[in-house]
Amino acid sequence: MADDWQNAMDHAVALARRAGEVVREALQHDRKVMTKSCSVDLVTQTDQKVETLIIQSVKEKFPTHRFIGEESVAAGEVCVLTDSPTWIIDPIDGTTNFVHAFPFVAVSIGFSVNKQMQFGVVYSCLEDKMYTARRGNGAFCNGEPLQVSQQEDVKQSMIATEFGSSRDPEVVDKIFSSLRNILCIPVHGVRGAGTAAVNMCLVASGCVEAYYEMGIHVWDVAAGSLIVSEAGGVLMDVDGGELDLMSRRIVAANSRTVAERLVIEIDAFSPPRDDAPPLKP
Ligand SMILES: O=P(O)(O)OC[C@@]1(O)O[C@H](CO)[C@@H](O)[C@@H]1O
Ligand SMILES: [Mg+2]
Ligand SMILES: [Mg+2]
Repeated sequence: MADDWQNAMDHAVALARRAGEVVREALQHDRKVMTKSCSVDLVTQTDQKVETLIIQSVKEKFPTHRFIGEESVAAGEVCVLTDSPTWIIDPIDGTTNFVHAFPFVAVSIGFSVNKQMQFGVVYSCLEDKMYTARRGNGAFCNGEPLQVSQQEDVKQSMIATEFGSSRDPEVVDKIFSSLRNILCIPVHGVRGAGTAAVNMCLVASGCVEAYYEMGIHVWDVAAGSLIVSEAGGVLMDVDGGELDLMSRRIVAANSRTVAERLVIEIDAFSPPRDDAPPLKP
């Protein structure tokens, strides 16, 4: 079975690269912007085209595999993680960046079996950085091994996070109170690339000590979670418990020490789970 997963991973890398070409080409033209759950939850035809490209190609090669894809779920597919081999796809992580040509846009492809990530591929396509990780085999960027930062003093740390796409004042208050608490630890700085997948690769690369966010989805972080852990990092829930990929909350850090220090300062909230049954009309 191990070889099967390696074949699948090689295919994921090739598809991420092809998807990246589509994204770069689309940036040369006007981008028609549509919205999903609210006016700041953006989607473009390129998101949909890239997801279709990836899923069709995987279906031809691995007909029994299942999928959780951001745009398929938006179109009504169920979002449930089973024990079956499952491709977890964010065709463009950082659609808002893509729309504004802000230069961090990633294709994220994770692969899970028995609800455990087996490989993760994040292609930061405007930087041409291909991040990969295979369970037990380490994490890499363009073939070079990745290692998280060794800095365990949170006061000497840089933290990544995002503001999210909710404009519900209660949610925004929680995001700002967490940010305020963390800034005032004090930490060296807070940054955000505008994509969860790239933020997690920055943790894996040792450029930031940690990334946390509430409101992300499984497709934003599935691939990145393995890239962080294979680079020596730790993952947990924002309440310090075990990471649950469907819970829409994550802390990814270089060490348990930094992660647990951040958890004290995070004003946690629980967005509706990715696998929650749809609300009845
Ligand atoms: O809809 P997209 O672009 O696939 O992803 C959403 C997202 O970019 O928004 C968040 C910013 O709040 C990121 O952390 C997350 O990855
Ligand atoms: Mg995303
Ligand atoms: Mg997306």
